[in-house]
Amino acid sequence: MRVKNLTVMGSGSWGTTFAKVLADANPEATVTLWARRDEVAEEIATKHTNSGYLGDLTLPFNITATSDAVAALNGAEMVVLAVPAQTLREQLTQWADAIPADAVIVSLMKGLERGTGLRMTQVVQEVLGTSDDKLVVLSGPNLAREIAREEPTASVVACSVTETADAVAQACTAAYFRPYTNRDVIGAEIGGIVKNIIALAVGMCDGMGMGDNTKATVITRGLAETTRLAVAIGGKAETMSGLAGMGDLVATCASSLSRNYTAGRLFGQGLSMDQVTSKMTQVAEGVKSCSAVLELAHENGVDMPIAAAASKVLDGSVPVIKMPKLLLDRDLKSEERNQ
Ligand SMILES: NC(=O)C1=CN([C@@H]2O[C@H](COP(=O)(O)OP(=O)(O)OC[C@H]3O[C@@H](n4cnc5c(N)ncnc54)[C@H](O)[C@@H]3O)[C@@H](O)[C@H]2O)C=CC1
Ligand SMILES: O=C(CO)COP(=O)(O)O
Repeated sequence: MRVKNLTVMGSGSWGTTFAKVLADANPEATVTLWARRDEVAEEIATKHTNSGYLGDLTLPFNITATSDAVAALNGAEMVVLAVPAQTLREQLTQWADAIPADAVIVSLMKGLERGTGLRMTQVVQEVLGTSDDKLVVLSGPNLAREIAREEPTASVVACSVTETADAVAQACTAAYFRPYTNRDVIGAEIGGIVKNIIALAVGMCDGMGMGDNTKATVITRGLAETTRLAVAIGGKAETMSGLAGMGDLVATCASSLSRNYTAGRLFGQGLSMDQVTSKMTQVAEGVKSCSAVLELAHENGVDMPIAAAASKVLDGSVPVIKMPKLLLDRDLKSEERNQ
């Protein structure tokens, strides 16, 4: 995709880092970042830093920033969405008239809407009426800070229409960032949503002092329940073995850079929801998506014991110390046929 105007809505950790990827991939293009706060837009536009999220990292000079959403969206050929999942509907409703009708919409978000159980691309379709050929998900093992440092990373660009996926992949290929295409939008989104919840559960176990056997067990069985959900709602099992499934799950569950893993650790150390929330300055999507994921699973007859156990810790109905018992006191099952 030969693009001149790319816009990223959301100047947090990932929005800013992905703007850098786009700017590095398209040195001739202008990448416009929309920031909610005037001072963040001002800092990015004048100092080429976003110190609140990325320290002293200097951003490419073809990134510009504004807190005026209409100005940010003017003439955009590609609109990248990078706000917390639960705020997307409200934001999009405000932006709808300013989003060019022919723009490709790319979602970076890894949350499920509470109350509706909709994935982010479904929210986009409801609010903007975007057709499938213009709707893309980018998801994978993409810890923003590592990509900002230009450490080699791969990701998945998913769109049901191959040509669009190819074009977006082209537009975000940088020396340190390699996208693979996939037509499985549902699988790519579910992989990103559920791994946050599994990372919360792994963090809880780590916070309680458990070791690597426990971690490997929760990761592996977490992937099994993620796959069950993805397949039940129309995603592909193969996607779960790829970057947007296993890849992201491993990166998130292994990394202290992950906000979900970190929040889980704090719960594991016995902190309450209020105490954890007060320590978090960035979004940990799994905390809010967990109940919505369980509702979606229930509607589709899918068993998700790890997410269910994490949810009980999150809502305070079970003390974290009792979580392992919830996972172990279950009927024995065969590992075959992904039960
Ligand atoms: N940080 C990462 O490494 C990655 C994050 N993601 C996903 O990208 C999405 C965005 O994450 P981050 O940029 O990391 O989050 P963040 O917490 O760093 O930044 C969120 C951005 O949204 C803005 N925001 C906060 N509340 C808002 C509201 N009520 N209305 C509008 N804007 C609001 C903030 O000002 C900030 O600019 C999430 O869904 C996350 O799961 C995906 C891959 C990697
Ligand atoms: O999605 C991510 C890595 O791929 C980032 O994970 P956290 O949101 O838990 O930081």
